[in-house]
Amino acid sequence: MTAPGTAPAPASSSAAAASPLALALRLLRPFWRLVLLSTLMGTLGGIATALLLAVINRALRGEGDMVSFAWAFGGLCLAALLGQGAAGLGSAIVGQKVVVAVRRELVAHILTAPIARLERLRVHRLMATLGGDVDALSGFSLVLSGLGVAVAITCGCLGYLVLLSPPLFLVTLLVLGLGVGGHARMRRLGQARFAAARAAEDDLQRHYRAITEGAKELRLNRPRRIRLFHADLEATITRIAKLRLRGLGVFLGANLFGSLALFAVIGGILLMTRAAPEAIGVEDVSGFVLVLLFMKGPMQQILGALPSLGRAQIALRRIAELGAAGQEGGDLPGLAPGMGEGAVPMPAEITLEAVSYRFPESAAGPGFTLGPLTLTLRRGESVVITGENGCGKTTLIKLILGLYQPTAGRVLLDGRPVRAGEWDEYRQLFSAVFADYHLFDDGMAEGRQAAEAARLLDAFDLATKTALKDGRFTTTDLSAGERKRLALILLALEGRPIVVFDEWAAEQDPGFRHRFYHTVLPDLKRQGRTVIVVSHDEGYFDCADRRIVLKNGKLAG
Ligand SMILES: Nc1ncnc2c1ncn2[C@@H]1O[C@H](COP(=O)(O)OP(=O)(O)OP(=O)(O)O)[C@@H](O)[C@H]1O
Repeated sequence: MTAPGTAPAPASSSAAAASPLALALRLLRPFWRLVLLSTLMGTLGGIATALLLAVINRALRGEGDMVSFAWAFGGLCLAALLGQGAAGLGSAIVGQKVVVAVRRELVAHILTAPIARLERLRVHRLMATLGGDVDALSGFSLVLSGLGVAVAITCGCLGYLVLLSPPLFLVTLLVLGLGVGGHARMRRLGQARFAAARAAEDDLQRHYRAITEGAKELRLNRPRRIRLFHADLEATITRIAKLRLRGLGVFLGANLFGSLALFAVIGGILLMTRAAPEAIGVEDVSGFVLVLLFMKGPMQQILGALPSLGRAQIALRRIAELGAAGQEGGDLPGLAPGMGEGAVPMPAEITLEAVSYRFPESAAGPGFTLGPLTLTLRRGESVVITGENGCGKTTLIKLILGLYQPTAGRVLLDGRPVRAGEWDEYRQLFSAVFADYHLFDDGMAEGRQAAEAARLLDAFDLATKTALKDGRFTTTDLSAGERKRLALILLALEGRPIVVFDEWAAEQDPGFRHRFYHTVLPDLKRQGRTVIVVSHDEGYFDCADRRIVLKNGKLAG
């Protein structure tokens, strides 16, 4: 381990994404060459399409000879297809690369964001972003290629219209401008419906968690099951569908309005031609109408892609919000391959100096403050932390473990304060089995560690249930007490200098409970490790060197 203070990760621009636009630009920046190339190819395709229309128009007027028409037609067809194809492929690649970058970055954010922030965000909201928002972005990336080509063709056509007749172009621009303005207003309405539907997705994820994690309880409690099904799930699902439908309806109306503007231009120009045939050449008008009708396809493609763009914008906002969770030390701190594999030196002591930690009062609860308190944990000692339910024991160990950073006071490692950017290094000193622990079954080395694992499995009556094979346990489908014993074995194998148990013995039968306090803890201590145990087992408090009693968030006695 590098000593705290010497290994802060570099500061990063990705630490906090400010807005969806900033996020989109940042995501596109690494692929700017490809973006530029597809834009150029799209422009080439658009210009070739416009020229193709000019050639067709000339041919319809009977201008030019057959041979030059055939060459120009063939060459421009090829250029248009090539440009469109290359632009489509380029934007499809960029789209997928962006989705990969977003997925990677989101996962990295979750792995590195402060625990307190993740606890506030709640799992169901994280899942909604990891699933729905990334899917929305992915969906948009699929229409992106067609959209790019459609924009290029539309621009090429508009360019040709200017050449064909500047006055008619101005009229077209005016009417289309009105159409676009009206469309934008309606689109905002549709966007608001999509945003409301997205907010309801968070609720849906919460209900999904309830039906999967609470499956057993729901089988037992019919009224709750019926309530969850009808009042929560069905209602939320229907609400989302209604909001989406209303959003899509508005978008559809907006698109029809856009098409109406195009028809209005065509109708208006034809009427003007009839009214003043001498002022506007009939051939110009037929060319104009031909181009406008041709433009309708790409324009509708653009309008059709807007709902998808709308959802992607909302998704980007959510992703940016999650990104703003902040990290503890820069660009993907603590995620570089090979990091943290070295031996971790043992500190002589860790001191919490006048620390406090505050859960602010909120709609969800009255708030709670731990501390201010001062305590020192020394190398090789065993400490039991005890106190009534809700007095702050788990909060205290989260502070000791560096999972929460104190709202006031300092944590000192051998007398030196742990500074911002050093917490991830600091946390590598510890192994812990939390009350709500997750059992990871992999990452075991073979050889000496395998022999030690076999010995421990035997000692904890698990040798007949599971075994270490290819660096992971063959099964973790065990009883609650057995799983917790396996978690203890993993902790022992990790070899970290400080080990923390949050009410480990709660599920164990008297025999294992006795063995935990009288054999496991002394063994860990003999290895020179510091042992911290959160416990309500009064009969075993004497097994530890020292007892820390908490009362209402303060040290008692
Ligand atoms: N994430 C949180 N947000 C807001 N308040 C919290 C949060 N976690 C805990 N609290 C509050 O902080 C107080 C202390 O909680 P903590 O889990 O540290 O208690 P504890 O002593 O470990 O309790 P127990 O013996 O029941 O495990 C509780 O009153 C709880 O309501």
